[in-house]
Amino acid sequence: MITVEHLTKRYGEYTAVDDVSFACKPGRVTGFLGPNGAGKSTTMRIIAGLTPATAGTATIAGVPYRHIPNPATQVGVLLDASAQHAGRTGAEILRLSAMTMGLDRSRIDDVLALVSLTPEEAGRRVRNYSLGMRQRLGIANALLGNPQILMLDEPVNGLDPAGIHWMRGLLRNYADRGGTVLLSSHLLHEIEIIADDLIVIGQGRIVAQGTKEELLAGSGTRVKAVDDAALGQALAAARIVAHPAAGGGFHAEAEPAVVGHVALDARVHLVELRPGDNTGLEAMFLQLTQQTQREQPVNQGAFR
Ligand SMILES: Nc1ncnc2c1ncn2[C@@H]1O[C@H](COP(=O)(O)OP(=O)(O)OP(=O)(O)O)[C@@H](O)[C@H]1O
Repeated sequence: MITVEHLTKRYGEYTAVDDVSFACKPGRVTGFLGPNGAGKSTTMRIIAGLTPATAGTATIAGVPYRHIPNPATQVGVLLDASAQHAGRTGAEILRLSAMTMGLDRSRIDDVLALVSLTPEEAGRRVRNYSLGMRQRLGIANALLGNPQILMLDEPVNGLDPAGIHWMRGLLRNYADRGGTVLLSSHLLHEIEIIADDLIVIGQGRIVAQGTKEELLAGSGTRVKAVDDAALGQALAAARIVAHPAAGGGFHAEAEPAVVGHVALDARVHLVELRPGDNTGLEAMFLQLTQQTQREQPVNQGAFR
């Protein structure tokens, strides 16, 4: 279990992490989502004992990372897949880690097989690895000590669709066997598929957290009518915020049952009524981080 309580990190006047609290539970994959610069890496670096917190605590099974004896056998960490020594081969990197942890060399073959790196690939120098291969090597390194907890910063970065599918299977299996997984990403769709629990962060602050089902329950409704204008009026009269959707109809900010009821009362003939799953987490993510997004809505006029 990873427990973060009232964690704050300031760099001079700048607050990178602002009173952040969450817990990652065994058997669950927790997704840590946020736009660039939101504070994900900083939080993970504090958990891994690499950056001191200004205030608050981060513990693993109740103990700060730096106080865990042989920590890599308790927590597997991948913070920056490109940080590995480029002149060494993948196998050399794993051998060094195994020696540091006091592990049997046979474990190296096990983890290489787990991440689907062939012996030939493991024999190549890391400078010749693709980004996806570096991620796989980083995950192999994190898994080497057979830890109960995995913490991965942007692990799907650089993986192709097959690689993402593989990663999903690996993490699911790991959590199903009782492991705790914390992974960060700004790739919303991948997190939506992989994670059980979600923590959404923007400008250092948590803006939402809960199970994926809880958070997606608020993802609104896709609704379309024979007469969209009449539907729009009915929704407006019921004070339901509705955005015109591509292909006609609306994305309404209310549950399908509520939207359906409004349409029925107004005798509007619907042709589509379903949870807003198309936009899913992305709509929630954009909505929740609206105030904290670096990007402002594009002003179309700027391109004319
Ligand atoms: N050593 C440092 N000194 C000053 N500011 C820092 C330092 N490290 C991080 N920051 C700032 O803290 C903020 C959070 O950075 P962080 O890397 O944690 O974000 P992130 O959510 O991981 O972003 P990304 O998705 O882009 O990796 C950023 O504004 C960053 O510039």
